[in-house]
Amino acid sequence: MRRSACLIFNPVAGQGDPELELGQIRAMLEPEIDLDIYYTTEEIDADQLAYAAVERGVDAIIASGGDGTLSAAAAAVVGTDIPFGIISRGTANAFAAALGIPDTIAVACETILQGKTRKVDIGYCNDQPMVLLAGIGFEAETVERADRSAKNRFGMLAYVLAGFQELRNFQTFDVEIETEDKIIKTTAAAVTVANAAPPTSVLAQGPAGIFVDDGLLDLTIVAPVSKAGAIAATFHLFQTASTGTAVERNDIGYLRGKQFKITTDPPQKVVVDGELVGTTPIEVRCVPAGLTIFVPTVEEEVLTEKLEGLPNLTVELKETADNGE
Ligand SMILES: Nc1ncnc2c1ncn2[C@@H]1O[C@H](COP(=O)(O)OP(=O)(O)OP(=O)(O)O)[C@@H](O)[C@H]1O
Repeated sequence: MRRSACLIFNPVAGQGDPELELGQIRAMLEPEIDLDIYYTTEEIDADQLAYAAVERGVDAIIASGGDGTLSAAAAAVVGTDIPFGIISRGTANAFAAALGIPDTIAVACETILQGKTRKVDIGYCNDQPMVLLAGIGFEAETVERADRSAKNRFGMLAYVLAGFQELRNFQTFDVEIETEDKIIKTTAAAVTVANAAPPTSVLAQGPAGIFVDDGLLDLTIVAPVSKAGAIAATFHLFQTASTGTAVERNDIGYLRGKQFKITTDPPQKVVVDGELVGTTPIEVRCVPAGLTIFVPTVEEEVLTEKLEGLPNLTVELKETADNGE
């Protein structure tokens, strides 16, 4: 039987020529898959189109655009078993990088044509689906700076430039992190909760690896006390991310868990999958195997927890703790 799919296409994502790109996608997929194509508009987002496609009972949903489009469309298929195809055409393409999906149109289409699927975890941040990560503090401020016109002019460099500008406003905040069995308090410049993260999301790279099918979220606390410390900590994270090792600096901590409740003083901006969504407090939880995607497999490793050395750290064991899980 011939396959069919709903293709959700953002015509303004990234810096390429959308007509050419759609032509390439159709030329590759249509010989084998009947495509029902929908464009996102300024008013109609990818999630609306994807929810409507789920209602119609489509066989598969393929989303093509930047991380915002992919993440929004993915939200609609959570818990449905409808396979989700990813064709990245954005600026950062963190979504594809984190899930190990090739970010060229040709190879992404090839992945969908091969038809191999796997289940991955999905997070919820205050009831909003989150495929990649929630960033509090530094990352959120950086994303806000790298606006559409900056991305059009500078592409990926817009995020790097925004990061450097943001360092000038270096600020820390008090944070309280409640897990299933602990309450952790410290002072931080950035707190990141990742379901999946590409190596370029350096602020998420405390642990030696972030796995998208382990049923757990990885939380990284970056807590430098000065701009120089922030640069050194970021560089260390960049290095450990490239080599796949865990961090060793006192101003970086990490832990894993199924859910985290995070409060900050003062309230901080929050970015979920690259889009600004509001401010703290947030509650983030993991839904194991909530999403079925067309993707190659990713290896799994065992991770540990490291909190010692963080400034003003208190860790209080909760009386109701269920350590046995
Ligand atoms: N036809 C359209 N015209 C104008 N804006 C659109 C249209 N379709 C989608 N959008 C907007 O595009 C944004 C999503 O962009 P997306 O994340 O796909 O691309 P990007 O910004 O190039 O990529 P990245 O997030 O990787 O930088 C949403 O804010 C959405 O409202």
